[in-house]
Amino acid sequence: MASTLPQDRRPVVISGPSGVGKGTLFKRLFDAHKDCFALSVSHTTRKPRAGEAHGVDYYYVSPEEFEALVQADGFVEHAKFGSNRYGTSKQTIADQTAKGRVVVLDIEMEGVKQIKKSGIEARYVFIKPPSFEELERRLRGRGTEDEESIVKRLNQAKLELEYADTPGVHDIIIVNDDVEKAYKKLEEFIYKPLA
Ligand SMILES: Nc1ncnc2c1ncn2[C@@H]1O[C@H](COP(=O)(O)OP(=O)(O)OP(=O)(O)O)[C@@H](O)[C@H]1O
Repeated sequence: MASTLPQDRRPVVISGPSGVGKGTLFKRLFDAHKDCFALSVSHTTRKPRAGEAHGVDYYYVSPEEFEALVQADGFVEHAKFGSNRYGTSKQTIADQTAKGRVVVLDIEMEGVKQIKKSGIEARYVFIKPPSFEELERRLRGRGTEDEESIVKRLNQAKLELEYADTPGVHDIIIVNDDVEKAYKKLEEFIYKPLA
């Protein structure tokens, strides 16, 4: 498919359990359609890790700056994980949209609920593993997580999969079995012509 923008310019919210392959799928989308999409960069109060850059991986802010943005209703969604706060700012989405890009949000379940509540226009994609066992295999196979983190992510995955079973939450549920097929479904959904 050519490097054209989809007709439907609403932000695309991609969620699904950790390790299911969200990052793999949206990276393919960005590579296949240069300059059409922008991954929304979140704000966080956590410190940058080696190799991470401000404005690329996250916008790193102080707890005070984060709280000020919350008070100013500057986030479409925000959450706390451990002792750190994370959020997607309205300004970030507006800036990317103004550049003519379709914004892709990689967000976990609580964030999805908040965005849905906010009334913001968006499309919702859920990426599902072929099975729970396969999800665990991928998470372990990626080699980025210690045992505690794997257990935490798998427990969270159960909740995410349950939520995704609620009718009407997502516009499409894509099973990421064969990555090629899953990608085609994602691309087809995003590029579906407006009725
Ligand atoms: N269809 C697939 N079949 C087999 N392996 C896959 C498939 N899709 C992705 N993977 C592999 O599964 C692992 C997890 O994928 P990825 O990092 O994209 O997940 P993620 O959903 O973005 O996770 P997180 O939310 O933790 O960032 C990676 O090692 C990736 O190469």
